[in-house]
This record gives sequence, C-alpha cells and structure tokens, in this order.
Amino acid sequence: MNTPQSKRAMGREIKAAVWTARHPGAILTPGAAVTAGLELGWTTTGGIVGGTAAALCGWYRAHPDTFDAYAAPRMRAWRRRWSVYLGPRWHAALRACDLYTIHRKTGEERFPRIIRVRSYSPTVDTLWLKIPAGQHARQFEARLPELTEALRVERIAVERVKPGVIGLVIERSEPFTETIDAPDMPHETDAVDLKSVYVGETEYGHDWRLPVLGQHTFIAGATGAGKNSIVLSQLRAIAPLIRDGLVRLWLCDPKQMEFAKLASIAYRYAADEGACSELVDEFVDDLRSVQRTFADNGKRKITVSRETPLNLLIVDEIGALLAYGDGSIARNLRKQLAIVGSQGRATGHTMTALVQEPTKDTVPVRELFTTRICLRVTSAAHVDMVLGENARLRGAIADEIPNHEGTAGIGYVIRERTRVPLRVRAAYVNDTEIDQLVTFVHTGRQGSGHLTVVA
Ligand SMILES: Nc1ncnc2c1ncn2[C@@H]1O[C@H](COP(=O)(O)OP(=O)(O)OP(=O)(O)O)[C@@H](O)[C@H]1O
Repeated sequence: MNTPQSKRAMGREIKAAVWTARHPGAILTPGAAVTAGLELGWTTTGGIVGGTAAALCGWYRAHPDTFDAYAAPRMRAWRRRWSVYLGPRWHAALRACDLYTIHRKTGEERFPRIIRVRSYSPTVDTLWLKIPAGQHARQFEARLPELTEALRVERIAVERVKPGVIGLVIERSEPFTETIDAPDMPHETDAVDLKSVYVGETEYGHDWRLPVLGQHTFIAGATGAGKNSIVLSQLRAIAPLIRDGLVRLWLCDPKQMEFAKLASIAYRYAADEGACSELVDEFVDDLRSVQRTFADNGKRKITVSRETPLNLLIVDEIGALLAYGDGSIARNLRKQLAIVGSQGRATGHTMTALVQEPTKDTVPVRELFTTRICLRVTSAAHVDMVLGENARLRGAIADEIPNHEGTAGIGYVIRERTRVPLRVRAAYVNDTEIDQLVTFVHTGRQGSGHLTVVA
C-alpha cells in the first residue's frame, strides 16, 4: 500500500457518506418509519411499532430463557453502541488514555474504529476495534488501567482478533457481591433431579444447575479459586441419594484437604497417586461389569437404582496425577479416563475432574469432559484451553478475576445453545456444612441398615 502523501484530510461530505454506508440502519430505520407513516398512515404505523414492542414484552415475560439468550444480547448491544460507545464519548476516553495516532501530514487524529459491539451478558461487552496503522494490542494492554477508569468500568481485557483488529472485553460491573449459601440437603430422593443439580447462581440471578447423570465435568481454577465448592454443593444437593446407595462416590484425593472429610461416606477413597490409579482401574472394571449385565439383559441405558447406582468419580488435582512420576500412572489414567469419557455415560459412570492449571498434560483429557467450568485462572491462555476457542474474546475473562477470597467460586461456563460464556458463582460449603453432609449420610444409613464400604 502506498503511504498517503497529501496534506489534505478527507472531505467532510465523503466522511459523512462513508459513515452512512457503514451504518445503513441509522438512515434506513427512521426512513422506513417515515415512509410507512406516509404510505400506511400514522395510526397503522404506530400500531405496528406498538405491536412489535408488545410482542417483545410478551416474549420477555413468557420465556425468559430464550429472550435472555437471543433477543436481550442484540438489544443491549445496540443500546450500548449508540449510548455508551458513541463517537465523541469514545474518542474522549481514547484521547485521555493516549490511545490514538496523529497523521503526520494532515495532523488528523485517528482513533481505533468500533466495528462490532456484542453484549452477550448484562455485565460484559465485547468491542472489535479496527486499529490505525502504528497501533498494536500491546499499547492497549499497557493503558488498560487508565482506559478502565476513563470508561468507568470494572475491568477490561484485550485480545488480538486478526491483523489490524483487536477485541476489548469490557466487564461493566461485578454481578456477584455476596457469598451464596450452601444448598439445602433434601430429605427425600424424589426431590433430586440428577440431570439438574443446584450448585449456585448465574449472573442473571437464576439457579446455576449442573447435570451429574450423563455428563462429565471439568473444573479449572487456580489455587483458592473455589473449585471444591462446586463439587461440595453438588454433593449436598444429592445427599439423600448418597445416603440411600443410589449414588456411589469414588474419590481420588491426592491433596487430602476438604475431600478427606468425605472419606467415610465414599464408596472408594484413595489419596496417594498409586492408589488413585488403582481406584480408577477399579472404576473401569465396574463400568465393564455393568456393560456385561446390560448386554445380558438387553439394556442400553441406566435407570438409577440401588442395583444399578450412579457411580461418581471425583479426581482432584488431575494435573498433578497426569504429571506424576515416570509417566506410567499418567498413561494408565489417560487410557482409563478415555474409556470412562466415551462409555461411562450409558452405564452411570460419570466423572468430575479438578485442575489448578490447565497445561499440555491436561488439555488432551479435557476433551473427554462435556461440561467445563473455568474459575479464576492465572493466564489468559488457560481460558480458551478450558472453555474452547474464542471463549475469552466472547467475554470469559476468568484470568481477570481478582485473586482474593471475595471472588472465590466465580467463573464461567459456556452456554450450550448459543456457545456464549455465562458468569456463574458456586454456593459456598463451609467445614460445618461438610460435616453436616457426612452426618446426614451416616445417620440415614444406620437407620436403613445400609452399610458404608470404605477402601
Ligand atoms: N463458592 C465460594 N464462595 C465464596 N467463597 C468461597 C467459595 N469457595 C471457596 N471460597 C473461599 O475461598 C477459599 C479457598 O477456597 P478453596 O480452597 O476451596 O479453593 P480451591 O479452588 O478448591 O483451591 P485449592 O485448589 O487450593 O484446593 C475458601 O477457604 C473460602 O473461604
């Protein structure tokens, strides 16, 4: 491309024409309204506009899930585009942070141009910026604290989208300011739906529910991010099924911290790496034996009962297990977890793995897990490793969650239908509530004569 030589800037009328071509809606929408008013009459046009608004209100009230997933992000993005990120305001913020260039010959100020606004959640916007020659994502990274203040937002992250285009992920406010109480333990097994177990709240204030039956769960988060609280919330929510022998816990607990308290209610419990590997072998043997029984009886899918319970394998610190020793344990684990991942859902063998740092050792096994959760992580690269490509650019800035207890349990999941990140917070289960869980299970088992088997 030739470097421009002229000292004259582009004419105003040409700039206006270019702007109109880039934003046809800004002319077409009022134009269509006026044309409709003149052609159809103002009453009919008012009726059409009112009818559309009423239909949207009806949708909003009647079907919050689909409205929040499809209509709300578009409407929000449009509103923000024409209010918050409007030209003069946007330019003032960039100018204050020195994030613009000056054309050497014409002296014209050149600002990164907003080419796309997405607002997948009420609290996070993603802007795509076409940056002028001479700018780079690094300059934005260096000025993020200033830009965050200038835009009056909570935090901002930068991603390079493609040559000449960067993404700014802007978190406008923190939806979670309070700890969420631990789930109650229902008394009756009928009160539990294993396909939808309460573990906390979403940024919309709805229940955050996870399936325990038929899905494998991968939880990543730096130390202190609150990974355990997700598992412990699940276990409290399904407590009567553990008590009644409808769910069997298989625990690999190399760290021996919170989960060690659960050893007495586990069906199998292992702490050191060798024992964990043996436990997983036994879990796969059990899976095989259920497969054989199913083959004999012509069954294809599990119905959870005492005879065919749900077997839940929880592997804490899977990263450490996969990186441990001479590699034989890691190889065995990878092979066995692949079997559980591909065949366990039908037989009622599901697994949950927790990892502090998603690394090259854990990435291959990550693919085995159908539900993935990313709490606070220490590197921007970890987010896409856990949640999939472009998750961070779409708003999952889990690496930007501040490292303090007030944010523990906060993270992101990817919504199934729209592939958009959802900010969530797990309920917090404290030590007393873990003890309550253990007592609840033991008391019920004694009452029913059900025996606890501990490895
Ligand atoms: N869901 C939560 N809500 C609020 N606070 C929480 C939550 N989970 C954990 N915390 C707080 O954060 C602290 C650290 O949590 P925890 O040790 O369970 O995190 P972790 O991710 O499991 O860490 P590690 O990998 O080191 O075991 C807890 O002691 C607790 O005070």
